[in-house]
Amino acid sequence: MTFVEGPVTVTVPATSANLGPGYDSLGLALDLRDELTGEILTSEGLEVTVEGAGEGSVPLDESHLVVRSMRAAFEVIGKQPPGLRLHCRNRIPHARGMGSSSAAIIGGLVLARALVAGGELILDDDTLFRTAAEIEGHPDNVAPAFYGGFTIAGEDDASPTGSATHCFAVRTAVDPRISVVVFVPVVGVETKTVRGLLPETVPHADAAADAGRSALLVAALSDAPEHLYRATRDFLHQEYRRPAMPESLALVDELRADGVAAIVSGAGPTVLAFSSGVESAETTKLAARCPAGWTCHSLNVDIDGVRIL
Ligand SMILES: Nc1ncnc2c1ncn2[C@@H]1O[C@H](COP(=O)(O)OP(=O)(O)O)[C@@H](O)[C@H]1O
Ligand SMILES: N[C@@H](CCOP(=O)(O)O)C(=O)O
Repeated sequence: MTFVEGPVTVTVPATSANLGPGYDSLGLALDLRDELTGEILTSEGLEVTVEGAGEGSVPLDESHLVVRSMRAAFEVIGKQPPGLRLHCRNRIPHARGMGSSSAAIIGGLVLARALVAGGELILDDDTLFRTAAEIEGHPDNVAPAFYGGFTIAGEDDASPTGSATHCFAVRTAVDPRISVVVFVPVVGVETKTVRGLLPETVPHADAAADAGRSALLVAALSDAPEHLYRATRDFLHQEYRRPAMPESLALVDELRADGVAAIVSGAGPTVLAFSSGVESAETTKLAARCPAGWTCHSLNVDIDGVRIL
């Protein structure tokens, strides 16, 4: 196998996981993209540059998440490059619940695969998705970042022979009328930290209610947006995370009190409200609810997932 000469660029979308009741399983790709350009160098060394989100804060060495993911792909393919140059143009805010880490992982894996001629013959899509889920630790963001649109993902049951757990992802329809408005707070929270706030077990009644709402959400997103408000009620994670993001939960409460289908995006603290059409009167009205100092984006659903330019 040989490396590709010259730079290769991939773009990868932001994602919103959970969407209310779909904890660790539902995810939606959004049209806000990071762009990664990689090039194989014939001499040894690693050159990483970052502009935008994470500039000045993410490491620029082997511990950089895109580089780690690229190394994982080269490992599976069985060929590490002599040297590597990577430039990241990041638009997805970090640690805000908009899937920046999944974008970095999927982007890195796809970029590395594209830098090896015939790389997809060894690292096929299924293996790539499973590798990404393993690095991220949960599959709900990596699925829409890779496939685009709305995805349902999860882990298969453990094999009786004790072989490695495998993840699955199914992409399903999204009504073209649906768009979102996201409200991004100034200060972020690390996903790992707020996963630690969740209890080991939940009441059976909560689990039952949540299962009903997440099933309804699949139908609502597919062609019944009038049910989105009811379908976005969560019973498994948002309330437990309130102490780490009280302003976000307060905004969710306020929006829901006015009948808006609002949720915490991913592990938070971004708040996402479902809407219909980015330029609509509804999104303009929603944008006016943005708390002072926060950033608001009106976004379409991304249907492409990761792309090689
Ligand atoms: N593009 C990136 N390049 C390097 N590191 C990244 C990138 N995106 C995310 N990370 C790492 O992942 C962390 C955020 O991941 P996480 O806490 O899962 O939040 P989220 O994925 O919701 O933005 C960042 O603080 C940074 O360490
Ligand atoms: N299901 C996860 C989703 C984390 O998404 P992120 O965008 O915040 O990384 C969780 O709720 O912990």
